[in-house]
Amino acid sequence: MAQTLVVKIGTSSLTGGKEGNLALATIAQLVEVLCHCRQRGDRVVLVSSGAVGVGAVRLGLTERPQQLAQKQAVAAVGQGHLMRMYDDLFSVLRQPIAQILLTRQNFVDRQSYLNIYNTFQALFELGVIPIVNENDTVAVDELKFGDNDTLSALVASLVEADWLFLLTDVDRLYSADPRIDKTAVPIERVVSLAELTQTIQIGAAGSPWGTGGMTTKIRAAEIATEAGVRTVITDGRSPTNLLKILAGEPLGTHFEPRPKTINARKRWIARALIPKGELWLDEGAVKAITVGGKSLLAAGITRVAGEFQAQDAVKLCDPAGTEIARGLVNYNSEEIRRVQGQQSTELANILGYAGADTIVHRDNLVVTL
Ligand SMILES: Nc1ncnc2c1ncn2[C@@H]1O[C@H](COP(=O)(O)OP(=O)(O)O)[C@@H](O)[C@H]1O
Ligand SMILES: N[C@@H](CCC(=O)OP(=O)(O)O)C(=O)O
Repeated sequence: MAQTLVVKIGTSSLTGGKEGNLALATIAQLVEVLCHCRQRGDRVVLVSSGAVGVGAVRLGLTERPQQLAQKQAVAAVGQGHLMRMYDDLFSVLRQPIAQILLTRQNFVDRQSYLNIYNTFQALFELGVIPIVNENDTVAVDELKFGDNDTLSALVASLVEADWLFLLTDVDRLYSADPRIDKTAVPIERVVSLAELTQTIQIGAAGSPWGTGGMTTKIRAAEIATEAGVRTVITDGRSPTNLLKILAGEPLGTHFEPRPKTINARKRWIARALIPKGELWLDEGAVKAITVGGKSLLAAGITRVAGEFQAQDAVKLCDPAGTEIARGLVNYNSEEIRRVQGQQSTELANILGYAGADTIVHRDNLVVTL
């Protein structure tokens, strides 16, 4: 049966050697594998890093640029170069590709989020392989994914993929960074991410060009598996592994998909939006939301942190400050400070106008525990 595959390849797999030149053989093999999947009917998205790394090599830089403006300039050089190479290789196999450059803001804005969804669907129907990267040249620091692991997970959730492959320069996740700890134990299957993060050590990026190391890959696995996407971390230097994994071979680290309990809009609220503040709740409100599936009322709010507007996303926290849910607020932060702890019947009196009875309606509320 045709499946939807999102494949993310990191800079560490795209480049090789001391000079950081493009790993042509690896990339060519990946192109062949993706074309093969496409030809048998799968929908394929490639999320490719490398704009900064490739741009730096093109410009003869020996280190990853640190300043934002420099990174943006170098990415602008590298992205074009990268796409030219992909187009050349995919064209040999007569496979059309498309470039999709996204920013964090594109995911926050509901209309543009839906537009991106429609564009992906149209490209799939045309038989095109979209190649996605962050639009590094325009993204500002506060509104950056910063790493393509997270971007690829949000894309996988958006297109409701069956698989997300995170191709990197290690064959799988280990109990500790295998470059540093030679006793590190390989992990083949992850059912509970909460248990995993308590038992393993996650080190930084393996190469000076990689960005997030395993931390961002595990966060990506969390977003994707919650959306019902099976996620696999595997070695990018052997792209044929992808086909072997799809055929059932036990390669890489598999993160089991969780049952899809929330709809696409709620996934957008929980993962694509950036929370602008926090509402701390008393025990009664926590129970009403997590067990009772109820809306959040003003009476259960004990503290309001941050400044935000009505319809912004906020975190809902238990009395210890731990996030338990996210939701869209019906009032701004200043109004909620005035009504916190009060009965809903008092809201209109206090605020001077009749608004919603709830602070966060259950249709706009997602438990994230
Ligand atoms: N627990 C771990 N298991 C495996 N690799 C780890 C772990 N902790 C840190 N790493 C490092 O993460 C690196 C991969 O991340 P990164 O360099 O960001 O790659 P990419 O460019 O593919 O995103 C590996 O080379 C490895 O050294
Ligand atoms: N958008 C950046 C990618 C950042 C990134 O996530 O890199 P990597 O850790 O190598 O996947 C670029 O194209 O250089």
